[in-house]
Amino acid sequence: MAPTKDEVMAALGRVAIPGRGDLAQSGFVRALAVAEGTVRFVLEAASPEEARSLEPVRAAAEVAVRALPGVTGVSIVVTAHGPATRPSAPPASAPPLAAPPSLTIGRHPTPQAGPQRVTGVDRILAVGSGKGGVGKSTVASNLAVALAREGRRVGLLDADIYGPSQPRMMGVNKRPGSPDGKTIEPLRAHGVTMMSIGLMVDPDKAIVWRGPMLMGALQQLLTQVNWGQLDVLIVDLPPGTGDVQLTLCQRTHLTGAIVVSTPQDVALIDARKAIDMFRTLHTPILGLIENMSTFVCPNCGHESHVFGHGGVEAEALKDGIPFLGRLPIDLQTRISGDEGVPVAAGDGSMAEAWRGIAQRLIQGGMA
Ligand SMILES: Nc1ncnc2c1ncn2[C@@H]1O[C@H](COP(=O)(O)OP(=O)(O)OP(=O)(O)O)[C@@H](O)[C@H]1O
Repeated sequence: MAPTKDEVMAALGRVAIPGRGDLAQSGFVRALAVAEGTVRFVLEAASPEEARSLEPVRAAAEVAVRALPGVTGVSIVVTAHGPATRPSAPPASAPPLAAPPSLTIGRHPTPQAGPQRVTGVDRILAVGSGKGGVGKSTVASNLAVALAREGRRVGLLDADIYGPSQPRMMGVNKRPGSPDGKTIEPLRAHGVTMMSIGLMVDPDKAIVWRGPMLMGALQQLLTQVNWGQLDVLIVDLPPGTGDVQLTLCQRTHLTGAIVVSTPQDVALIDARKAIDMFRTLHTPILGLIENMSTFVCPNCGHESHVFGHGGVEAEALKDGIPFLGRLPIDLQTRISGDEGVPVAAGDGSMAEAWRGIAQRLIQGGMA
């Protein structure tokens, strides 16, 4: 099984930085993500010189993380604040830096007075999770489609900059156009207006941007995309509590956040951190969703609680947060997501479950 982020951080705690203690507590580590055995993070240095001096630390960190059980791949990128000059010959082991995408997405943020509204958009709902892989993007796409089927004007912004999955889940792969070279025309799928950073960059290249670039890209996706008139814009956040979440909560008038978790303890621990982050940033938490809560064998009907049972509802009760519903592990949900037609777009019990959650949000005035 892949290691948890805490286990990765513990390994990084064993990597010494001469004169500065260890890597875990150095403050260099940003955007740590573990997905299907691959560990990715950024070492963000204060200057290009410092970034170059971190190369031996990067190499040692790679060895330490690769030694963890369950790790199949490691990607560590060193970036710097300030104008970085590329070394003339990057080390062979260094992953390539992503070229800034065209259409001017990926720039530093422009100053703004305070949290702003997105023109034409009545409500913005962020869908977040503490841990990766718990089904946050699945929830965002199905919720968007279910709300659109209820007659709402819905937008879906895939802000999961490090792992944009909405193009695949919504079945779109066309590059958005920009007739005037300033605004970006979003795409439409299953009744939803959508935009993803994944549509603007080479899908086979990892996006390697440091904090300010991420913030600038998010700001552009909110303000430069021609969203039109929307009742609700759903924002699929990256997992965790990083720069994108901070930027969205602090710079945008959010209606609130929905937090997705599985009932598993390691997921709940991280979900609590996400809840705590939204509270600290004064973003209302509109509800928790328990995903992968149970598995019913299609052959014998036996029900198993693969990731535990009831943990998310208990957490919601304890924290006084609405519990929006639980969704089982469902083969059709996975297949539909992979095929680009969210299960909420079809018929059957899962589409019904999504309809129920969508109606609850509409009745509550949240969508
Ligand atoms: N209820 C479910 N039943 C079956 N498969 C599911 C369910 N929810 C999500 N999945 C599958 O699990 C995988 C991970 O889901 P998803 O990409 O939505 O998670 P995530 O939390 O957004 O991940 P990431 O952290 O990478 O952004 C996908 O293949 C998805 O189809």
